[in-house]
Amino acid sequence: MLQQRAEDLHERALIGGVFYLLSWLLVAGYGGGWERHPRLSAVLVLVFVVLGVSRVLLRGWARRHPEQAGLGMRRQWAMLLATATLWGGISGWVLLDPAFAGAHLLTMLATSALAMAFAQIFAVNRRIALVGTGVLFLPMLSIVVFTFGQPGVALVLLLNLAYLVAVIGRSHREYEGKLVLEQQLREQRDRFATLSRTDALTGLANRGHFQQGLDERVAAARADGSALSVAFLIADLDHFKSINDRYGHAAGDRCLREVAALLRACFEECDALVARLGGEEFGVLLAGGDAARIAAMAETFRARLEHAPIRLADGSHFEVTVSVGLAQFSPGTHRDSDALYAAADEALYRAKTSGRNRIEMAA
Ligand SMILES: Nc1nc2c(ncn2[C@@H]2O[C@H](COP(=O)(O)OP(=O)(O)OP(=O)(O)O)[C@@H](O)[C@H]2O)c(=O)[nH]1
Repeated sequence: MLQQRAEDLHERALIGGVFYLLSWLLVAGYGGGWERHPRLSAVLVLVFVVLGVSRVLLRGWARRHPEQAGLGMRRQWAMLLATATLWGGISGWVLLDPAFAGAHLLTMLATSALAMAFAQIFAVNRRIALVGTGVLFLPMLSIVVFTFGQPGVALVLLLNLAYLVAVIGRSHREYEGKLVLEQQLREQRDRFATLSRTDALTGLANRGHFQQGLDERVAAARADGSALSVAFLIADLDHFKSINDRYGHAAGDRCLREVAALLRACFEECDALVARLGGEEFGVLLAGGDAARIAAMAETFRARLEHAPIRLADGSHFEVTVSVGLAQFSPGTHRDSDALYAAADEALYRAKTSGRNRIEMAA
């Protein structure tokens, strides 16, 4: 949220400096400033250029240092307030100096326009917008009220000021609303992204996400066969249909969730991708070439499941066993991820046909 605010502020501050510079060039030109105060006029041009360029440079710095969003924002606000204060001072000087009479109307119009822009654009921070608008507008207003003695103009300016305050309030609320909405959209997008990768029953990765991981890891292993190795195991519960038939579908679901939790516990320390591939079939994708260690982990899983009965709410329980097919990626043997999948599947088939509740390695 802070970074978003910082980005918005730097974006909004980007071109405003040009208008201060143009306003001063017009006021100095039409008010004879260049003839009477050539040096000061030139210095003011230089200061507005420096302030305007600094805004742009600050935006670049903020992009390179997103971790310092708060500092970047403070600097940008300081720059903006310095510019507004400078213009407030210039407008006071010009309006009080009769020699600038030819540029008085122009100064008032420019000041009103700059104050309106400040109020609208920088209402992202209500307090600073009020201060900035105030330092821009109040010198002109007080001179018109106390020096010019033009009650009609003063009244219009007062109305203008009230309008600016209302604009700041409204723009601020709109901006905050927009930020909240954007945040909600981001959260929703992340939630949908997670859901699209997750199996609803077990909370494991789903088949689509698993397949993507398998494709990527096999491609990486093919590209750099010596550094990376991929092991893939398929675990399929034995006679799961009979569990559903005997204890009911809800008990079957509970069993699937417990198997998922056990799989996660057995493989969590090795950065494995654990997924439910469908029905009562699970997949585990592991990095690492130590086949014996991976087989030992699979054996631990198999044995723990065998000795951990699934307990039901009514106090009854049942045992479930698992058959596992394990395949180790080898660039010479497996053309792609489908070939590795087929190898693990073939090993699983052997585990099933040779009695179940066992682990078979692919040839
Ligand atoms: N409770 C529950 N059952 C499911 C779910 N998905 C699939 N099944 C059931 O899983 C069973 C799978 O049966 P089979 O493919 O015959 O496999 P099996 O009975 O485990 O036999 P083997 O794999 O040969 O040992 C079917 O009865 C499906 O209805 C699920 O999400 N929840």
